[in-house]
Amino acid sequence: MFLAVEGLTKWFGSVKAVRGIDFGVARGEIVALVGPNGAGKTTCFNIVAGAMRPSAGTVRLDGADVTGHPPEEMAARGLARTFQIMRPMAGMTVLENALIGPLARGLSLQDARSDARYALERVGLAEKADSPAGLLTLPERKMLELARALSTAPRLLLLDEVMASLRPAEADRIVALLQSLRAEGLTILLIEHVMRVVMSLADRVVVMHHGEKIAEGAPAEIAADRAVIDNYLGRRTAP
Ligand SMILES: Nc1ncnc2c1ncn2[C@@H]1O[C@H](COP(=O)(O)OP(=O)(O)OP(=O)(O)O)[C@@H](O)[C@H]1O
Repeated sequence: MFLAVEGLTKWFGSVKAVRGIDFGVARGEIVALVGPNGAGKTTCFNIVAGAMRPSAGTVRLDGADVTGHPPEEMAARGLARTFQIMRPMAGMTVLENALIGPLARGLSLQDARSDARYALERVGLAEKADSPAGLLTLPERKMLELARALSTAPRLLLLDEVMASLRPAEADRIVALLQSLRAEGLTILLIEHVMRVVMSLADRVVVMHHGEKIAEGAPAEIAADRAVIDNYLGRRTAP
């Protein structure tokens, strides 16, 4: 597994938010982490990205034990993430926003510009490169958030609910982009509530509930799993 998480556990005071979770993502695979609010998905992301230390358990990336290593090191090892709450620098241009990551990696301005422009092209924002980021529409802000992640040429991309609030056609554009990135070898772990997207995009789905993994399998298996339907899908699709 390119990313392997074992026995991951996180206490917040007396709250056990993540309870000994195991999961992995193979190179070039797309794995979706699903589950109701408060299941522990974002906490797992934060730990994998180095933003938070686990109370117990290990995170391995490309064979190396990276448990508790800081976000800068995880980024240097090829991890990039998007955030649920996007905060583009509104007063800066789209291109300047996309330059932050490559410059932080220590690239020269010329190389950083070329990586940033490439990332903007991939997400279809090249024509807006010189517009202030504050003027972007919501779907465009999502694309900029993706471009910011892609601008560092990651090997592992963590996506936190990128499809939220998008219309189906806009979500489909992101699905197509992620599929082409995966075809080029990118490994993707995503938290996603939009089941239509999970079903069409994920190779494998990991279902969390109350900090535990309650199911794991191909999307079709998960959709037919009684425990998942009772704990999650059933509730979400109920009138
Ligand atoms: N920094 C924190 N301090 C205290 N409790 C926290 C903290 N972060 C998360 N929690 C708690 O841990 C549990 C898991 O939260 P987490 O955000 O990981 O869930 P989630 O599955 O990502 O939910 P959502 O879909 O709403 O983002 C919740 O009970 C939450 O209240």
